[in-house]
Amino acid sequence: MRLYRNLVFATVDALGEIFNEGAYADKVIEKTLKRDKRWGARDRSFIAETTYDIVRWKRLYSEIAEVKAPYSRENLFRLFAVWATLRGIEIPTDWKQIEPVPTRRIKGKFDELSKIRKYRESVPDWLDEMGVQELGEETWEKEIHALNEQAPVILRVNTLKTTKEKLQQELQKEEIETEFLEGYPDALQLKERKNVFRTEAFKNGFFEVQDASSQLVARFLGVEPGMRVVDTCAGAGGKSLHLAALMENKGQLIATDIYANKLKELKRRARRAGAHNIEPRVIDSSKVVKKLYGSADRVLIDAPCSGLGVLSRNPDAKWKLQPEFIETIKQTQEEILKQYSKMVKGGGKMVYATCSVLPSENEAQVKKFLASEEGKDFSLAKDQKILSSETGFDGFYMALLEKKK
Ligand SMILES: C[S@@+](CC[C@H](N)C(=O)[O-])C[C@H]1O[C@@H](n2cnc3c(N)ncnc32)[C@H](O)[C@@H]1O
Repeated sequence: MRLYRNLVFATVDALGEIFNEGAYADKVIEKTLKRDKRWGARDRSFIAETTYDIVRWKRLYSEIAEVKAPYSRENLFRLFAVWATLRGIEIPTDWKQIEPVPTRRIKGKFDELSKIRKYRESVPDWLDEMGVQELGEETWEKEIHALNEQAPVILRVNTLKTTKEKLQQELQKEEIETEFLEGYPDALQLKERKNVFRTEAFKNGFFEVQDASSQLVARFLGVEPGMRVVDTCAGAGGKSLHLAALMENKGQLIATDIYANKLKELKRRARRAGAHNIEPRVIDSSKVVKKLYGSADRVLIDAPCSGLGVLSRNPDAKWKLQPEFIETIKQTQEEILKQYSKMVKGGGKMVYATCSVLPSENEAQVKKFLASEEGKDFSLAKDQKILSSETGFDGFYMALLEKKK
């Protein structure tokens, strides 16, 4: 692989913003890619993938390069040199920003540090300890390894507008090859990474990008056309759009969230998808929730969580997450379950889901809810724990709870 100076410099600039200014990797990359209109698809993917890679391996590479935060520009170039060396990529010797690369020392340190999990898998001490405590040594080891793999690109066909077969053909015309995924009725997996957002098929609302595990959640709720459904933590609407498609645009789908800007994005996506039965409502007071008590056939709680199941797509969460945040979010989950479950009518059903692999955010929350006053009329119909190490997709959890008639 030949390295291009301007692409490497852009990558190093992006890393500086992410590591030193606490900026979000996806936002920084989005901004960086706009810097030069002449960059083609390969250039853009070099910047995005290299930045994500170095973010993912930040601890390991910092240890190898013997550098620490805040990272000077020189040190960021050192991290880049580690990335390149471990991939067998040569750095041109006339690049004066990068000092001569000690190839043998880098490889030697890599071998030595790879014996210790927290370095090998590049995670903070607290996270490694929490992972072992929650999942046990063996499962955590496999899970964090899988979560460090680059996530595949999965599409969810929008059945309000097309079919999986037709979408596959449409994408083929735009030189995007896909395959079906057994066990995921609405999914198409890209055979090769490409920017799908520029396709006509996307502009026409024929698909959304949505991980395969996440695509199982809406189906778990067992919605039917004509029902009254509440998606309580709808965000920008990934699952609302899927629910609307499963409801064939018939019935009422109320999508709530505490953030108006997320619901605004949901509206935009719903328009593109041709989803007409979604009614966004901002939760700006407890009245909004109370008004819905006892009224829904189905309620989805896609709860805010640690996001530890989606580290493959969001590696900088390893550095931004704090154990205190996880404790606080667990309290929110408990509270949300108690309050929003009141929206379910007698005989109705509810799904509690997270994109976390920690039992304390998943099974333990459901157990606690069922033992509480608010949960006394509910029973657990089924639950599913999805590990990235077992499926190759995001880590998720979902529980289907039924309310007495
Ligand atoms: C896991 S995300 C939802 C993702 C979304 N359902 C999707 O499929 O794209 C959790 C969402 O819960 C929202 N949230 C956080 N606290 C909340 C609360 N108390 N009530 C409702 N929503 C909340 C967050 O703003 C966030 O959008």
